[in-house]
Amino acid sequence: MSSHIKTEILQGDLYINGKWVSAPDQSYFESLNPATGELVGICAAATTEQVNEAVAYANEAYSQWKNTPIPERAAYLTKAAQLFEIRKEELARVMTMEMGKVLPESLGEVGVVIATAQYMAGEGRRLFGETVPAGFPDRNVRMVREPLGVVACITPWNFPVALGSYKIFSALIAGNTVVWKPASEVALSAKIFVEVLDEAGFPPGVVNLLTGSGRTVGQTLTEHLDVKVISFTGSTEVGQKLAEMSSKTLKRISLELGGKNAVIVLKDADLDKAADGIVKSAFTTTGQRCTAASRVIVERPVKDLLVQKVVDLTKSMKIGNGLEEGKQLGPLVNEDQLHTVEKYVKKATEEGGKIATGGQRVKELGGYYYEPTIIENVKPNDTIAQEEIFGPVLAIIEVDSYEAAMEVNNGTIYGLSTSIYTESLHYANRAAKEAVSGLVYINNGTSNAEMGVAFGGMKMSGNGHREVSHHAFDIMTEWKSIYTNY
Ligand SMILES: NC(=O)c1ccc[n+]([C@@H]2O[C@H](COP(=O)([O-])OP(=O)(O)OC[C@H]3O[C@@H](n4cnc5c(N)ncnc54)[C@H](O)[C@@H]3O)[C@@H](O)[C@H]2O)c1
Repeated sequence: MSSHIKTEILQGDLYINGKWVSAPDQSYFESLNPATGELVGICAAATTEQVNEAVAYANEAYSQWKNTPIPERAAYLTKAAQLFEIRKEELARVMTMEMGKVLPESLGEVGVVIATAQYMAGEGRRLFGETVPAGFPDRNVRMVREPLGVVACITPWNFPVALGSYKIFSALIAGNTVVWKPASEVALSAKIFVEVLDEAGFPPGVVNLLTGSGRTVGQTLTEHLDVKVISFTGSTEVGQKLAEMSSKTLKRISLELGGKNAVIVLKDADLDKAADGIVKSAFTTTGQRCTAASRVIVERPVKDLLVQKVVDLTKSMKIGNGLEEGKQLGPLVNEDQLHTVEKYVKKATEEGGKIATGGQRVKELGGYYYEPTIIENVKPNDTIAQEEIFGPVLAIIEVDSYEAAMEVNNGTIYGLSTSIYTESLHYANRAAKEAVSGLVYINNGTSNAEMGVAFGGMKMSGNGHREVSHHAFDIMTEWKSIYTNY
């Protein structure tokens, strides 16, 4: 392994009812650095009993927390935002060590956590109800938003803390209590996140952290009668399982799932801007983003020139350990993900794809590095044009018209993000209307969410819920209608 940046071995415990507790049978799993193979630390694997205990404490804490005035709840979030600022560098470094994204990206992610805490602290003041004209004399009718109870947040490894912050802060400001199950790959990042919340002084039981196996922790939470909401971000496959399991208790489930996002490039587009947007959205986070561009759908007359520009930019990217300055592309998260990428690239060439650049592991770096890869001659129904790869692999598909491009764009099971590059107002507006995806970008890559703007996907990319904005309260609250005869 090439880069040996020495660190102390960290330990992650569970956080239940305001206390750090170890796994009772001392069962700890390892967190490994995908850039070096070194041990970053060890983390407690929660037992079923501990999951039940955490839910019981969260349920107990709920009766107080839901009656805590919103400005007071907001004050805890504001305090947390200040404390995250102090631990920003430390948290970002641990994220980079655990899952490989380059340090500037990790720092940016902690920035998102801070912005989310501040945003939700403010948004709490706007948890408005409605008054409705009454149908009878001497009566008023109003509707109020009420919290639901214990919210279980289950998150993936690719955004170790930002996705937790979307869920946890919207749940808390609305008056719910939280049990968080982060992905095992990033359990130590989650631990630091919760240490900050602990220091911010949230009352015991309001926030709980359970690390460990998705099967044990995730399943127990999903089937638990006292868990009222499952807020999940992850793969479509696991999301489907959770939806099935949670149906037994009829709990609310919010699913943010996979994507197969495309950049459409029409022949009138500014190709330099398009190439820049494509490379950034295809290879940032080593392609391991739900909104990563994994298909380019380009009009035939500009295909060669566009591919040339995209390949040139891709070849200039600096691959390496994300803790080293100037690196733009880190390793894949683990060996499984590396093998998945290798398998897809092989399949693509078997199906007729032609590698324009990349297509190999970066063996000399050790770690789980894979070259950013561009594959031409891809047909719309080829495997790499249909399935989510979650790695630095971009398929180029040629078409003869805007209409054909949109048909290809919409021709997958996913519907998270669509981008189009064009100078035409006509086609830009048609794309905004015709793309079946929760996010549409015009003259911008596929991956660029802003605070306060609803985030989520259509079709198999989600089940219709939206995070980040005030629409998150449609997940975290339910309506109560009150009739008063006076
Ligand atoms: N739409 C979005 O907002 C968004 C954002 C980021 C990532 N993602 C998706 O996440 C996926 C990558 O992340 P991942 O590999 O961590 O996803 P994953 O679905 O494998 O795991 C997500 C979480 O679910 C847990 N889990 C796994 N199996 C479980 C089970 N049987 N029961 C309960 N919980 C279980 C995991 O431990 C983890 O915490 C990609 O598909 C990506 O598109 C979506």
